[in-house]
Amino acid sequence: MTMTTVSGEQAEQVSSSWSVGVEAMTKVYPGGRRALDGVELAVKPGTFVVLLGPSGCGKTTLLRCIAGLERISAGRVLIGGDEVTHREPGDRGVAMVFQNYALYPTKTVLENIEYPLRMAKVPRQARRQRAREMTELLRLGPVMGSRPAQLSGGQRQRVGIGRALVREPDVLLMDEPLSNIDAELRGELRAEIRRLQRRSSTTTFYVTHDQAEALALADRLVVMRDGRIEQDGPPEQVYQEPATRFVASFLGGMNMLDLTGSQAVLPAQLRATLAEDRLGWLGVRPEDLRVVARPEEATGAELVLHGTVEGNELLGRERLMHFRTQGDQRARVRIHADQTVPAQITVVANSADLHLFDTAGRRLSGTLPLSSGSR
Ligand SMILES: Nc1ncnc2c1ncn2[C@@H]1O[C@H](COP(=O)(O)OP(=O)(O)OP(=O)(O)O)[C@@H](O)[C@H]1O
Repeated sequence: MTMTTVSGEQAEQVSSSWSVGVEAMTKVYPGGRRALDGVELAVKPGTFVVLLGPSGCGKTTLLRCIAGLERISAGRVLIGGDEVTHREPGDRGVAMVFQNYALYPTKTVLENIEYPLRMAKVPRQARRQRAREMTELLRLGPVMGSRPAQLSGGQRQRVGIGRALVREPDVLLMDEPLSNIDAELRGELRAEIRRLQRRSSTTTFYVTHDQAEALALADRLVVMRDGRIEQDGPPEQVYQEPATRFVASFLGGMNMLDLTGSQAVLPAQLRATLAEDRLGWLGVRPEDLRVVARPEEATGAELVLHGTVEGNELLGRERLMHFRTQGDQRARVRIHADQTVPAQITVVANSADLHLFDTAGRRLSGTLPLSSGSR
């Protein structure tokens, strides 16, 4: 191992080139619930970070701790290179958008957006202009003079976003800002948030438990579980090379076949090259499996599963078929919605699309000789 000595000055440069630094952050709530457990993050300016994970994994807590709305039990928070661990929320250069953003009911859209600037004592002329620009940017021009009660849910949420952005914060924190908005508008607002963020280059943290939203928005995807970071990387990488069995199942619902009892399901070539005692799980995505009409057609395929169909879900153009393998394991395959399949099916996959995990659920990387270089 090579060691590099970093002088104090260099270390300073490294940390000040981050926009947000979270060091060994732990949060234990009164009563003993450990919501965060040693979280580490260093985020470059302008990055759109998505925090993804199941309910209760600590996403909101992490956001509130960065904002200073919760005191942390251990660790440090740095913003723009400065330690802000003990600073008040208002002195951290962060703005937060919540699920239900409270707007002033008696103020117009323009006045709502202008309000934070008024609080910050920005001169009247300048703050009017900035609020107007923000209103236009968010396509709220036509309703500028309306009051919140006259707006749709999506418009109200945009006013909330405008109010957070108008102060030009260094860091924008968003906690499931679109979860109360219907699907169609959500897609539109999602694109708008991304457009605004790119334009302003504001470092953004966005909490969601919606995997499609996470993949659509993230420059960097942080998957959390039980107060810890399970995987952190570009969304493509997290999707294509899930570091753990948990991430693989959570993001995209990968099938997981238990290999601890029998490894007969594995392609012989692969089985021969792996240390069998470490093998725990074989993962394959429903969209990487194909149904073959007759078992003979499976000859030469690298993974072959025979199973009994148990049910199906229509997804739109596609259908998710649930089946049970001969080894009595559950799996799903995606087919075209119009495709008909028999009750007894044979499904196949290429070895490039197989993911292996050890008995502890960690990815066995570099051990897929048949797929090297393809991922
Ligand atoms: N004020 C609090 N006091 C005690 N426990 C809390 C408090 N806030 C959150 N928790 C607990 O801490 C854990 C993490 O909660 P948090 O809200 O951060 O999760 P989350 O990932 O944002 O979940 P969700 O997606 O459901 O909002 C949960 O077990 C939760 O019950």
